[in-house]
Amino acid sequence: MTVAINPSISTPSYIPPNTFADYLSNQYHYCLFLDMDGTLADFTLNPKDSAIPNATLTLLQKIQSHGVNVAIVTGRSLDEAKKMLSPLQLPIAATHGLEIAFDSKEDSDNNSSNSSDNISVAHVDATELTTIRQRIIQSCLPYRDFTIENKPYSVALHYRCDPTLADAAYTIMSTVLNHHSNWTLKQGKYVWEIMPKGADKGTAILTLLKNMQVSEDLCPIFIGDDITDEAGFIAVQDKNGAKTVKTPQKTVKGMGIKVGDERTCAHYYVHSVHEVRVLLESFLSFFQSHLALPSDLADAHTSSIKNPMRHVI
Ligand SMILES: O=P(O)(O)OC[C@H]1O[C@H](O[C@H]2O[C@H](CO)[C@@H](O)[C@H](O)[C@H]2O)[C@H](O)[C@@H](O)[C@@H]1O
Repeated sequence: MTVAINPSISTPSYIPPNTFADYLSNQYHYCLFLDMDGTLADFTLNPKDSAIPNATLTLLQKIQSHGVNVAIVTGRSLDEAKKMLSPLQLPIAATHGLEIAFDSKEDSDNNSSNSSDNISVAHVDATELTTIRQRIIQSCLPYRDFTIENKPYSVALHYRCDPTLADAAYTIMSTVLNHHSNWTLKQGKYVWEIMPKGADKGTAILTLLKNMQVSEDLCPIFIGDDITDEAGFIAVQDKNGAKTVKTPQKTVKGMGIKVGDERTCAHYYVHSVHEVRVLLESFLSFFQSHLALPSDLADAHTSSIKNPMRHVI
């Protein structure tokens, strides 16, 4: 299999996570978009066993309480994502953007939507999904160590329990896909997933942004670890990206932060889930220190930091 090299892939800069506050400016309204697995939650062999630490949930709740828009952008189904975040309630773009739960009363006009729950779900052919599931189950019968994850709008085939099954997993999924032209194959860490065409995390972030009630200049930040997160990095780093969905805010170039040192389009990276937590603590400290200071002192503080807004190129 040939993997196309994206020309926008460059060498990201490491952000020492405990100094993240130094990268921020009080001139901007930050929105935080977060991936879940590999970013907020460490990996586990079985997807059902993974959890976001309570300390991280508390941190997100505190960040939210400072008026920062925080949203989740995940490959998990909406139900699974809600369980992992409970009791915290956040806007969630789930199944790579196929299911979006907004927190405001406004609905997206991108997909058909269930306005009473403020949830937007793309149309998925249920009969075709059932056929895809059956084909995958049938093809996996000779193998013991695959985990098939049935989601409401997609099917994922995991091979983390036996990484030597990588080629077999790709062969099974690409063969099944040959029968379903409106569906696509997404690659993740030790997983291949078949889902309807048309959704990606970049589009999901822009859809969430459009629904956020912020009046000031907007600086979106997205943190993620996987191949599917690349579309999200591109969306937040492209200051014209938000215009494609006509966001009402003036959007500045945002920050993509990759978890891990693999090749990426993100401009920044940290090493691990632990470092994401440290970075979020520093992010929170930025808002706490600005809340504690009168606004003129807060402005002076911002202009005196070593390298303010050095990410805005
Ligand atoms: O977009 P994310 O929030 O990162 O979700 C991506 C996929 O995460 C889950 O799979 C991954 O985590 C599992 C649990 O640690 C691990 O066993 C698996 O190998 C990883 O690929 C989830 O099961 C998928 O549905 C998500 O698409």
